[in-house]
Amino acid sequence: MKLQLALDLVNIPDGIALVKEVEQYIDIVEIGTPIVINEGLHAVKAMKEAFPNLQVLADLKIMDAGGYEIMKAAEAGADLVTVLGATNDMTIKGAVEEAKKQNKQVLVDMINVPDLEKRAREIDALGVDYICVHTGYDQQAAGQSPFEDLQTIKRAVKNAKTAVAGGIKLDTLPEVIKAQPDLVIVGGGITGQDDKAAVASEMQRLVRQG
Ligand SMILES: O=C(CO)[C@H](O)[C@H](O)COP(=O)(O)O
Repeated sequence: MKLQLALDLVNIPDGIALVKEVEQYIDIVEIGTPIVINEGLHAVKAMKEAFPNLQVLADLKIMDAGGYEIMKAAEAGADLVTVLGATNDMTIKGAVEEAKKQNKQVLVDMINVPDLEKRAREIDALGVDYICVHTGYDQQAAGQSPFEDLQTIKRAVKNAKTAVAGGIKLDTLPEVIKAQPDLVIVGGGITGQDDKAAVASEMQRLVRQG
């Protein structure tokens, strides 16, 4: 099981400073969608240059032109790129084909997919690397969490690895770990804490212990 730190509400220098505090406790650093909107793929390039030993995920939430957008993220140095599960199979296939060419990985974000189990089975057959359940910020504000959805995809997915994101904190991490995802994605649960290194270190301990 791996731990991914999601950076969403910071600029590039603040993001790099934040990762310096926790780099030894995380496996993957995510350049979140808001950063890509604000800064472009330069943020991915800057993070990879600053931390060549960490994997960098570009949270592009690709909805169309899968092959082209994966290619651009790969050029910037991304190791993993997100595609939306709500899009069509052609876009996902294009993304997977390009990612394989570039030796990169595709993580499919299932945010707002209505029939999660059915769509997870379909996407699992397309050769993606990860299928991720995700309760977005707007849904979190309405009191939702991704824990039941994680159990649903654990039943449905046979080939891809599974991932979970959306409001995970130190006190809810043990419940997440019980469902045995391959990747746990944490944003505010680390970035919003006073002692980020202490929280990330404890999260890494729990995740490694599985
Ligand atoms: O992709 C995202 C928002 O769209 C976030 O990166 C993801 O939800 C993790 O952040 P948090 O733990 O703060 O919810």
